Amino acid sequence: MAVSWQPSVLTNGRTGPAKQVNNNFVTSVDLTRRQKFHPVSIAGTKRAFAETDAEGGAAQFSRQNDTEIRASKIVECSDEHVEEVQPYRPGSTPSVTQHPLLSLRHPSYDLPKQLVENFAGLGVHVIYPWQSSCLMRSGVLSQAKNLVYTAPTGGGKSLVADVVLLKKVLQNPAKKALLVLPYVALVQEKTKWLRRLVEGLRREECSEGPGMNAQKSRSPEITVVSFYGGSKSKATWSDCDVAVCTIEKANMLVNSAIEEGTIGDLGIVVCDELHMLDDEHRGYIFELMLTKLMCLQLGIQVVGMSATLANPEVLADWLRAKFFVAKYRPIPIHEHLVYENTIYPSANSKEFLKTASQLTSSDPTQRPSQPTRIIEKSLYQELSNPLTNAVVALAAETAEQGYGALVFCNSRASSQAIACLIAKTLHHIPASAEVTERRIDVLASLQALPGGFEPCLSDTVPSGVGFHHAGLTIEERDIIAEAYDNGTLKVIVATCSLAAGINLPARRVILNSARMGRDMVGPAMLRQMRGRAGRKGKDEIGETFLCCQKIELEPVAELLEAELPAVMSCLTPEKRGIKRAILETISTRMISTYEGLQEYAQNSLLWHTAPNHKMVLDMLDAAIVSLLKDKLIEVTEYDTYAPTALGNAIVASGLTPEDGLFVHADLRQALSSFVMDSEMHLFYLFTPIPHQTQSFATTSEVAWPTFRSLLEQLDDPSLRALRLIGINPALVNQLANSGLDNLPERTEDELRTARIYRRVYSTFALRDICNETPINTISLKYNLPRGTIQNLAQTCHGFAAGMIKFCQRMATPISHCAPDQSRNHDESTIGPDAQLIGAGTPARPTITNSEASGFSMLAAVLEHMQSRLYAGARADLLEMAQVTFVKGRMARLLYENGFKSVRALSEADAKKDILPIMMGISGWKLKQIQRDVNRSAAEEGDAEAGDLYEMRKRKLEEKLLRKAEIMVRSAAVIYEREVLRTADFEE
Ligand SMILES: Nc1ncnc2c1ncn2[C@@H]1O[C@H](COP(=O)(O)OP(=O)(O)OP(=O)(O)O)[C@@H](O)[C@H]1O
Repeated sequence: MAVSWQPSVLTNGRTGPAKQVNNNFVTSVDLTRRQKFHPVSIAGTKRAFAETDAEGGAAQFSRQNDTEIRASKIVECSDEHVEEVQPYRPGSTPSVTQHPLLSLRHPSYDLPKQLVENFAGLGVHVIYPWQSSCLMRSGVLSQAKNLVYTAPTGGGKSLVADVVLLKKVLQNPAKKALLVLPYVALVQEKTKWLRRLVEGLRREECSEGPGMNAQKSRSPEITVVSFYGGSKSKATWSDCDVAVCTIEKANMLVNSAIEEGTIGDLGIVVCDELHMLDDEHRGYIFELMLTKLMCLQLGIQVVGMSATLANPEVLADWLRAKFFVAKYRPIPIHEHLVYENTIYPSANSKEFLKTASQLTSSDPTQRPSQPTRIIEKSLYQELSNPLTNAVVALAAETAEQGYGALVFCNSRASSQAIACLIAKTLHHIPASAEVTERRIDVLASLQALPGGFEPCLSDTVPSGVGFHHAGLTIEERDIIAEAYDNGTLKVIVATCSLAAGINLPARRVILNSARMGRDMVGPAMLRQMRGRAGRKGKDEIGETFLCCQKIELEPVAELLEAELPAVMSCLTPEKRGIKRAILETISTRMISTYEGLQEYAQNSLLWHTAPNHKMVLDMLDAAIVSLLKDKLIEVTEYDTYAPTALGNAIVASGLTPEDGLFVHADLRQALSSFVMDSEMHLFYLFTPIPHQTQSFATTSEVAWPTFRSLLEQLDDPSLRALRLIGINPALVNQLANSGLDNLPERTEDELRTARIYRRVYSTFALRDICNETPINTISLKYNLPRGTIQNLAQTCHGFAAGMIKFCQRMATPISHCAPDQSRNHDESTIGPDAQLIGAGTPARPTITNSEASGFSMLAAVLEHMQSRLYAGARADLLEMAQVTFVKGRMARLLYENGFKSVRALSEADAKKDILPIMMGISGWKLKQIQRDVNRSAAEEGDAEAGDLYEMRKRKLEEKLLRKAEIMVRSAAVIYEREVLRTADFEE
């Protein structure tokens, strides 16, 4: 269904007679004026049966048109079971007069006035008692004592870390801070927050200390920089005071600081979401990084926090930290179980378990606890399933009352379907003129996205509903999240990724079953989702509704009862092993002796959680032997361990040893026979190894018929390149005909072959991205969501940078320092009696000169390709693609319209020259607007459709003009910089 901007003719007796106003255009403003609409608190507010009866109840509604259905009413059961909801009362928090330490101005905190004012400006006037107690734990603020703490979601953990981190940076001007977060969205959000917090703050004067010279040349203001894969920021470690990073970037920064000898500049490392240590894919890098810091013993303060840590004491023991557990949640949450259209209270999981077992029990003496509210059954076909009916009714009720609801679904498809249903039920609810305008803006922003947008959003956004999942592009997700955050949208239906990745609070969190895909979510994820309910500053209470089917009652109850799993090391042999860890420490020259490596192992979480230490030492020995065998490390003439050029390149590029070896084989092959007359070989080298892209081209997602037709369309040189890489078109043809999904992956060789085929499949998509094919077209071609394609492009950015580093390192000869000359941190352990596994192993022949120069050439070629990858454009457009908003297709269109250089663009008139080109690109959007308007005019007999079209067209123009002006300004800046650079060069 397409968007209909005028909120269709009323069908509900409450707001106006159905279809009686034909030919009279009714705007949402008119509706808002007519309607008596008083938002009240939802929970604990009874709605009389009489009201429902007067309107005939849901059962009596008949369908008026396809766009509208009515959400079922939710009615109270009886007076005695009405849930008493105690809203948050600010008075219940102790005052500063009673507890002076609740003010950040208190001398014990010794914080600059400006920082305290900045906190107040962001809504923090008084801190919570637990925050104060945690900060006042001895040594936390003053003597760099490490700290591990937990508090419920929304409990205010970040404030404690912010205070400790900023105090460290402000009072130790030579020191830097690392703040590590697991998701890019969180990194971006936190960077913005910290930048606001440090406004107007200056580092204290200081004349001594390492790194001071570098610091002095910089401004005394605090610089906060974010680092994450795919970020286009050119900032470096030395430019910043606070680096906000993803886990991988943080580990790479620490590695290079150790290697360069600047690790002493690091004063504090804050790790948010510390429970991620448990995550086999990414979390184990947390452990590598923290183990190095523990081992270095340089007094770097480590602060770790999480809402879901079952064993904080173990982690505190490992990190030699104080630990603090807070249970405080400023906004109380009221939890409910919803089953068969009935809402039961479940104040805690025990009560839920009781309710659940009573509901499923065949024992008549087991009477279920009394429900509080009943959701009326629906006669609409779409709402016949009680689970869907409940979810839709609860979400619609929240939105109707003017609050925000977050609905979690188990899949992308179901989140879209549920969003459409909720939108249909909210279709008749008028929004204010201002909100309507804002929703128009949201749609215009979506329509202006170069990567296109999910058309289904046109159906939901006008009713104040959005959806959010990884199939959408980042830009779509950002627009939806922002619109929800500022109240333009009232409901977001999301997959679980939203709970972990973005900080969006809601009055109500509604779980449409507790599954992610087919599996039950884990207890930690469940907490994250439910913890989104009721945020300080936004809501007075929070409510969660876990809606489930009968067959799910028991597993859901078990899930709620389940203890959070203890956070364990991922360095065990069944998970990631210890090989990468050992290679990193040797490659960064942090450790070069066996004793040093043993000490490293003793500083790992693995050591603290392993059932016996001998097992860890055996693992260490096995890892050393394996690294020697793979020629990633070698034994030097001084009987120490040193990295080979390959080991060094692997660590510098952020790869695992296994991926590094895979990539190395490909690169060596490229060096020996590179297919120069096609770009396919280069694109392949830039394509991330399949498991890195996770969702793109995993085994099951290679569509062999598509693969075959892609091969058929290739020119000879490209096909030659692929054959050289290892692709056999006959095998692809065979797989396409057989309908089989997978290549066998039983042996090492089979694994490698399967990886190559999957990687080449992704290469085709990457080639399309670089050749300016619109993301929509690529998405259709591979039958994959646009978000997945975009994710591939982004992963490629990080991977490409890694490949370039890899080649550069392979081109740099490695020298082995004698023990007394090295910058090792373990010098003291090197002695004549030092035990050395693998001693006597012949050293790997050093890399030959011709190989080194080959890698150097490859690095240069890859660097050129990297710019194309960033720009998403062909080589002839690279210059233009430096300009803000000028990427891929836009660069091509400008070029074709005569703007062939940055200079030409800088001299353009945004309105006269650029806007028409942009409107040309947006032609399909105008057509879509016209279609929508025509359709609603036909349906509603709307005489003023022409005005509506003009209004939406004007909006689009305004938006595009703003973009065009930014483009011209950006081109002028780039051109000026270029002129200055040339002038410098000529002088
Ligand atoms: N003392 C305080 N006074 C007022 N608002 C506060 C206070 N402490 C924190 N907040 C606000 O409460 C909200 C939640 O805080 P925060 O993000 O730190 O929670 P959290 O414990 O880190 O939650 P999560 O586990 O979800 O990340 C934020 O908007 C924050 O600004």
